[in-house]
Amino acid sequence: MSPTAVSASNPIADASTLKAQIQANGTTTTTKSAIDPQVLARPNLALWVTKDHKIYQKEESFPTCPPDQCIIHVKATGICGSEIHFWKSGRIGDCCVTHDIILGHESSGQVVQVGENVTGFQVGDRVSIEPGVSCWECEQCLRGRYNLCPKVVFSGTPPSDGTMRRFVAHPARFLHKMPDTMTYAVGALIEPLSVAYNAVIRAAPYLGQPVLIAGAGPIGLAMALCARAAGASPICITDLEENRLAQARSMGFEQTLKIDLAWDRLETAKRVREVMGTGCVPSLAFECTGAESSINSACYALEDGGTLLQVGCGKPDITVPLMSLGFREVNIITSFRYRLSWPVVIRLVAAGVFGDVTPLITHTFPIEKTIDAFETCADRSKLAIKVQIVDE
Ligand SMILES: NC(=O)c1ccc[n+]([C@@H]2O[C@H](COP(=O)([O-])OP(=O)(O)OC[C@H]3O[C@@H](n4cnc5c(N)ncnc54)[C@H](O)[C@@H]3O)[C@@H](O)[C@H]2O)c1
Ligand SMILES: OC[C@H](O)C(O)[C@@H](O)CO
Repeated sequence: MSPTAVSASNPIADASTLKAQIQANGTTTTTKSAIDPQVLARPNLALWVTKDHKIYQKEESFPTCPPDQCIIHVKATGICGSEIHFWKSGRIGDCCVTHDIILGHESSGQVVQVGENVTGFQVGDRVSIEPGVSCWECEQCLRGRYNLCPKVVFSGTPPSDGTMRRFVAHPARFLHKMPDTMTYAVGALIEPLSVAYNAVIRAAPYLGQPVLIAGAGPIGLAMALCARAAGASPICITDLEENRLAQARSMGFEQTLKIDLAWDRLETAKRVREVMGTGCVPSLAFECTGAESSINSACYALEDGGTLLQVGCGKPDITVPLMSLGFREVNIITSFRYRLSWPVVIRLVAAGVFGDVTPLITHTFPIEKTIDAFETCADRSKLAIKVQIVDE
């Protein structure tokens, strides 16, 4: 079906049925700019993953709008490595795909309907979606560490459905307006940049601090942009893949090291220090691979008294030289998702503080080609970094 074709199963085929739908949902709407009824009539294509490692696209009905939520026409969504894990392995750690769910948590879009209790949003607003909907009642939420909420409903993470669909309802509290100058593609990068921002806030690099970034995937590269903006210098980036390091260099990170897995951790650590330059030893490492060998190498590359900031996710049990780290007073800090990051990251991106973030996006597919987008993302020979799905 063409993107603009009217679907028989979509109840919103023109402006009058939209009005009827809104009334039926018990919601009100304020019109900032009218949404083209042809757009609302498009099929609500969603990308599903099954517990037996299949992905498929299926049209679902137009969402109803709960009173505290808005309906978003999703205009851009990035594919995250975690989605490839849910597809190929059916799990990340203890989080398992037990039934078919809709994937997606890196999205931006336009408000097309506003719930009756919502203030501060209008139809037509351009928003970036914060995917972790926390309860705001538990101890962690009340303390402000809402990324640790045990009852969080995280888009596209089992058992919750995600944003990889044309139209999705999302709580207004977790929608963030984007400036008119920000494209939807960049609005969908606020999520991975928020992961990096949270890690930078946790580690607090100082001006001129030598930093190692292990892994040049989307998270490692976002990390590099954030660490540089926070003053880290020099920055050495490692990866197994030359194309990812070439991307890092094209973004201005000249000190890169292609890792050979035949090197032991001491050899890798020595080479990291060599690449950083004379007299420069990393005192902070952002580990963005989750690979045991990379974590170990980072531990040995760090100067005594340094800090390992673990961002990458890997096996549930990973061996690190804890006693050796203890004798050297090396700190280990973890960082999980993000909190209170969207407004500031949107502001920093809009102000150009990170430089150009768009080189992170290497491939773009229309929503109808979402399966192709996933296959491209999973196939390392395609040299993708961030693959996005868009719907104009
Ligand atoms: N802490 C969080 O909140 C959070 C949020 C999002 C993602 N993550 C995790 O961050 C990690 C990075 O995400 P991504 O999307 O960039 O993944 P990715 O798989 O695209 O990138 C990881 C990179 O690490 C490289 N790599 C693997 N083993 C290596 C080694 N031994 N030495 C050097 N490089 C090595 C790979 O070649 C790849 O380029 C993943 O583990 C992901 O699960 C964590
Ligand atoms: O950026 C957020 C991460 O991708 C998620 O935590 C994911 O790994 C599982 O939900």
